[in-house]
Amino acid sequence: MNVSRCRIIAVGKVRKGWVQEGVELYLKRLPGLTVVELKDSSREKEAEAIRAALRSDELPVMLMEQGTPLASIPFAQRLERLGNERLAFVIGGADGLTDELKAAARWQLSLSPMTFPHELARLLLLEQLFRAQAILQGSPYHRA
Ligand SMILES: C[S@@+](CC[C@H](N)C(=O)[O-])C[C@H]1O[C@@H](n2cnc3c(N)ncnc32)[C@H](O)[C@@H]1O
Repeated sequence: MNVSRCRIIAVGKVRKGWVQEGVELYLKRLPGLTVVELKDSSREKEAEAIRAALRSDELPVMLMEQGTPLASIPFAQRLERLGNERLAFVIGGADGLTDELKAAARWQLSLSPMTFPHELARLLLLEQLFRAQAILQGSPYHRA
């Protein structure tokens, strides 16, 4: 797993200080990971901006509560299997992703069947990416 080949494309700013603190902590722990923040607007305009931000050489991973949940170890193993593939993890705004974007994704990832605010979804994803890296490196951060 190479985090410098991963990007997070997220709609909306992180406004809550206590979430921002966590986001910054995990970004420091994941050097090379890029976050692209898109302006929030209508869901359709956000979808256009997401499509424009996605690169043709990256696999989009749509974050959605109705997606497939994975425990941390299988998540890490899936990232490892994807090897050098470029990944773009996409987090919707307050109104979520359009059905078209959700349906077009080859990987629909759920963090839980519960719905989180987009800011928390970003923090949870960052923590799981850091945990995945720790699992693959055999670091004691992950205690099953
Ligand atoms: C407030 S949620 C939007 C909820 C909206 N009802 C929907 O159907 O997408 C904002 C964004 O956070 C992400 N998100 C929230 N909860 C999630 C979960 N349990 N698993 C994965 N992503 C989640 C999704 O990308 C979602 O578009």
